[in-house]
Amino acid sequence: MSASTFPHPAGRPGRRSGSTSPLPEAQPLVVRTAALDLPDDGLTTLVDLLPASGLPLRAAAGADRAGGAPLAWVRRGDGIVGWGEALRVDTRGAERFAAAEAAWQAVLDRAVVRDDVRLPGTGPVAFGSFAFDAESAEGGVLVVPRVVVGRRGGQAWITTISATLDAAPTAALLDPARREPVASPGTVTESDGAVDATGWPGIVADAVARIQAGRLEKVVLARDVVATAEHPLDPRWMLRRLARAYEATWAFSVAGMVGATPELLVRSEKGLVASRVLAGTIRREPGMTDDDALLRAAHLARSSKDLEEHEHAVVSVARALEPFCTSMNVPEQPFVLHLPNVMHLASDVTGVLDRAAGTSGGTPGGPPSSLTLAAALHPSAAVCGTPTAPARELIRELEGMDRGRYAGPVGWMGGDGDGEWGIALRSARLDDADPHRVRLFAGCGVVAASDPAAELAESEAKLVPMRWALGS
Ligand SMILES: C=C(O[C@H]1C=CC=C(C(=O)O)[C@@H]1O)C(=O)O
Repeated sequence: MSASTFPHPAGRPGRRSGSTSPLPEAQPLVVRTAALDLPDDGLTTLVDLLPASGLPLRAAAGADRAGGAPLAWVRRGDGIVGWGEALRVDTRGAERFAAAEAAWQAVLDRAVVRDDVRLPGTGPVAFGSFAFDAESAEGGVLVVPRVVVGRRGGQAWITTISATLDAAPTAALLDPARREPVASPGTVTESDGAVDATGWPGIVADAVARIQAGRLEKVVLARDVVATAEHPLDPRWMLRRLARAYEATWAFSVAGMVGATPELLVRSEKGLVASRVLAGTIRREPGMTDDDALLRAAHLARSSKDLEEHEHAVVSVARALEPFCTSMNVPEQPFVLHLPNVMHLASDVTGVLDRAAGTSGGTPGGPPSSLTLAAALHPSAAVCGTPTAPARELIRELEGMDRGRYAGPVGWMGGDGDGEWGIALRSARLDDADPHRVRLFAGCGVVAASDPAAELAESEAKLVPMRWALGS
């Protein structure tokens, strides 16, 4: 296990201590949440408040205080956004979830909290993003912002998190004069990722042959594309476009991962747990009429190849959740989720959490946190395969790339352990070294009946949201 925390007390923004100690002896974090009168500007109400792009060279009014990349987890105008870094935890390897959880718990143990709103997402909040593969160079990241603004239904709030009492949670922190203008990426060009589009169907064909030979039942193979923008990339630009166009998804930005995922790995809230499982896809062409879309949806709902892909994913989620629940509801039939670019077979699995199924300080007992649940569910067969271990091995062997945090859990967690974790799909990784570059990802479930050319076309359809996000 390795974890390092990087405290940024007020007045020393942006400097990493580089300490590898699990937790520094630090002052307690002071967390204060107050109700906020937030005018409703629709789907982008929250993301429009983000003050800065996070690009290091573009300090503007308020950006010096904001620091760090924009943080967001929003859907249909609700959710949370955050900025600044009160604390950052970087973890690595197979213990990346447990190490992050332990670090978060240690922060909470010494936090001083005043929460006048008491809703999911108020009080202490950490945003997180974790690598798909334990062997990835990326590991996991938890970021505790300095400022969080949230909205749920008609109720909005603001939270400040700081080692001091200097930042009061008031609307003054949202002064538009503190915001850098949101910048367009300008012209965007694309180049091949690890494997070019002509080579990828051959990899899929190889996987189909292994499945037909009985080595495994399903594997999810992904590819990446590199996009280079004329101007430095501003995650807020992408978030706004995604939040508007992909309403049914969770638009996110966490430590350089930006996307709009339709797949919820797990939400835990007051003893209830839910997971939206997706697998099985049909494309939706631009300009397609609603009648044509319904015909396609009907085709998807009857496709034995897609139903098989879906069944694997549902079974993997249900099995992983079962030990944490006293009761569960696993739908017998999927429904069809309509998105602007694709339609998916979808199942909403729900359950009642066993209040003694978690661990507290390493000993059994207490409800499991949302991050514990996400770690147990990851990797589901929606992004890895069945059985899990051979599928992961095949991904390592065939894909020819490090997925990084694509297809890993992304989301947030509160002080009570409740939270929401999606799977980082329809997403991109901003290049830490070059603000003009970004890697876009898409993957497809492969079973014995898969057609490599059709999977390539499906992967193109799954790249549409991030290409749209980079558009103007
Ligand atoms: C792996 C991805 O999608 C997964 C989620 C929904 C449908 C999928 C499919 O039909 O293949 C994939 O399992 C991706 O978008 O990169």
